[in-house]
Amino acid sequence: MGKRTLARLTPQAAPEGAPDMVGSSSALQRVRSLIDKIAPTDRPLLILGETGTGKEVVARRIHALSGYAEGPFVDVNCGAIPESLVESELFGHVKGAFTGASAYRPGTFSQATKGTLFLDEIGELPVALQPKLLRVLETRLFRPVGSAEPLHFEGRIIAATHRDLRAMVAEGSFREDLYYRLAVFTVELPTLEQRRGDIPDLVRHFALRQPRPLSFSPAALSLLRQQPWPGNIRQLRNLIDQLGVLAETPEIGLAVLEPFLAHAPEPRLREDEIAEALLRLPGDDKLLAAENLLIDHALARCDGNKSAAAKVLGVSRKVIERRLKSRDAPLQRMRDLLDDARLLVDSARYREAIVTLRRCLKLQGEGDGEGEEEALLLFDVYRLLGISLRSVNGWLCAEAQDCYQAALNLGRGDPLERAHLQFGIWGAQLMALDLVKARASAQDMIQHALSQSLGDALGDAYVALANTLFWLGDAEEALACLARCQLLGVDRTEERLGGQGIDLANLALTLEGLAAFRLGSFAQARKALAMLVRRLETQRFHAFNHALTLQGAAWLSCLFEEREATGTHGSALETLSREYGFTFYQGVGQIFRGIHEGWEGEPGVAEAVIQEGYDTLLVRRGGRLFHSFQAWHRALALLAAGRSQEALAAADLGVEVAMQTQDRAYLGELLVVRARARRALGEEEEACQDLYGALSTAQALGSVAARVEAATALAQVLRETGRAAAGTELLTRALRGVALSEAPPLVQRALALLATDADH
Ligand SMILES: Nc1ncnc2c1ncn2[C@@H]1O[C@H](COP(=O)(O)OP(=O)(O)OP(=O)(O)O)[C@@H](O)[C@H]1O
Repeated sequence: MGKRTLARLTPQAAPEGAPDMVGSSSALQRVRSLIDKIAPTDRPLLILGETGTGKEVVARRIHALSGYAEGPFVDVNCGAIPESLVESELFGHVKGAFTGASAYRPGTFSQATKGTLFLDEIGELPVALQPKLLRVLETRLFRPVGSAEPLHFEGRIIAATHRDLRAMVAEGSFREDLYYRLAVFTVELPTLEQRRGDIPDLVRHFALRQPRPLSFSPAALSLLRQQPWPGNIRQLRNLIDQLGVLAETPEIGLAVLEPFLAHAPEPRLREDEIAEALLRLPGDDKLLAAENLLIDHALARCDGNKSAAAKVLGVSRKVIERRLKSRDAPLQRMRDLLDDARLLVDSARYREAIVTLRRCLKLQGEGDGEGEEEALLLFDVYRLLGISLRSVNGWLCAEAQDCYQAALNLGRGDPLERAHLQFGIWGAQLMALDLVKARASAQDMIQHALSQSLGDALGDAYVALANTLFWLGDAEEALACLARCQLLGVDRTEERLGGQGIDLANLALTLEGLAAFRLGSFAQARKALAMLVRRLETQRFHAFNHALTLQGAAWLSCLFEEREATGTHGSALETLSREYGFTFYQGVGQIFRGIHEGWEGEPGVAEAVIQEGYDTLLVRRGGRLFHSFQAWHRALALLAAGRSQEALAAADLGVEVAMQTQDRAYLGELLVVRARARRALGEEEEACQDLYGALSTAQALGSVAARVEAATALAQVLRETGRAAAGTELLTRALRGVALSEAPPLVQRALALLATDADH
């Protein structure tokens, strides 16, 4: 929105004034449904998306649908105000506050009172002003420049940016606390290329708004669908506007369209864009970084020939040699900094370590980057930076992953340290639900541990593989993995710390319980649960291991529908994780607390709690694991709340994600709940198909639990449609071989249905 400079006022925008959001792609539908949910709240909101994707449209729509619609929509572009004026522009100033302040002037916060303040290009907000905005978000108070009296802000803040704010947080140019305050809800807009299916509708929409309405031939529409759209919807709209004025005829076929595409300006890099990109180079000294980049690039283009590179750069060969030589001196400095960083990491002062290690990396950019010693130093720099970043930003911190990978790519380092790095990479892949990569990483870890005879790392590796296989739906192989590292049937006192300091014994008990439950070995699963609970009561674990153990206890209690225990363990997990900053596990705990709320008769609350736990705690950190599990329980809660259409949507999305990611852990259960939602909506036939699908999926995956669930639901349908005998037979077959001792309620429900069949 470089088009605006200062704030603009729109006096009112009633709901009917909500701007059009054309498009029916699933990506846009998701955005729309998110908007509908978020709009009525008064919480801040962050809209992310490339230029021209419709961030302002979304902001206006949210305003129009919100409780603030009667108030003004004030739109301010933080990037377009000179830095020295931003504060008075936002907060206003009193008379005499500075030279030229001849009268009181209200700022945009005052103008937007009882309305919506849209802070566009929030990434450009000067660092010095960020604490002031944070203060408004925390206290709702702000002070005009030169005034001692705080004023109250009664509106809602919506921020937007095309920048990667999380990267800005990581590099320190955007405050983390402000980021989390703004991003209470985040709407991420797809690019036009991610929703090409919407192009024909958008074209028609803009075509009708021309002075002489245009019509497009199917071939022209198809060509438009194939174009690159770096400027997104704005670029498309501009093209249609041009056609509206300049095309010879309003019937737009290929012949009319093509010349306009050919004349579309080539996307060229402007100087300010080049400069912006250079300013994002790592390190403090951007001038030096830019110079190094140019020299390295010229050398790479000339296959390392210095004379040729000098020619490309328009300097003498001597200049290049001098600059390259001056990069050697940093090696000693790098050693010194690395020593400092080691001490900082050892004393858990990770934030300071990050700063020191980044300085090291900057020096590396100045060395010639080839010597063996430098490579060894770099291995440690990347390794320690990865560890520090992960400790501050969580497991899924993308930059930490890049550091681990960079260290591994150097092909150096101690084997045990390399094993640790592999484990870090695997953990992040698993949490991001990148199961195929996670399986390959776990297999690499086993290989590496075996070839280097690393005992501790081997335990980690097998548990990692068992964990991945569980999510891939292979419960049997997961148990075999645990057996291979002697971690099956762990008893009360057994201890097994892996190379990462993770308590493998408790993790193995959790996995054993889950896999056994899936395979219908309910007694084994119950024993694992009981053991986890006893260990929680009798052993003292490090906080992280305590969290992992609580997770296992809550999860297994949930499968056995032990209501009280699910709530207790879930809440304990949530509290502990909040205290220690294990955001991901806090989200997991919240999901179990939500499930418990549902059982307590509050399904609407349950759904909201589960969704918030997943969306804001797991997903915010980049995690996607547990998608199928939470989708299954959200859909169940929605069904219980009588919101069948939403239940269907939640289950549908769950199935879609499960299919995409090969997360088959709860696929059968998801198909069953989807079928139940369809039945509630009267879609009997589709429901039946889903149930047969669920049954065969469960059978293919060897999931006894899902098989019994599916067969029970199907028997119910058959009974209600006059085919009770077929239902009885199907259910009897599904229950064949299922051990009844310690069986969970889902089996009891199947038996109860059979018993009523027998009565009939
Ligand atoms: N879903 C939509 N349906 C119809 N028109 C749209 C839609 N989304 C965006 N537009 C139109 O595309 C143009 C760009 O939208 P908008 O200004 O909201 O984008 P933006 O992401 O805020 O861009 P920038 O970051 O460059 O400021 C506007 O003309 C807007 O009306």
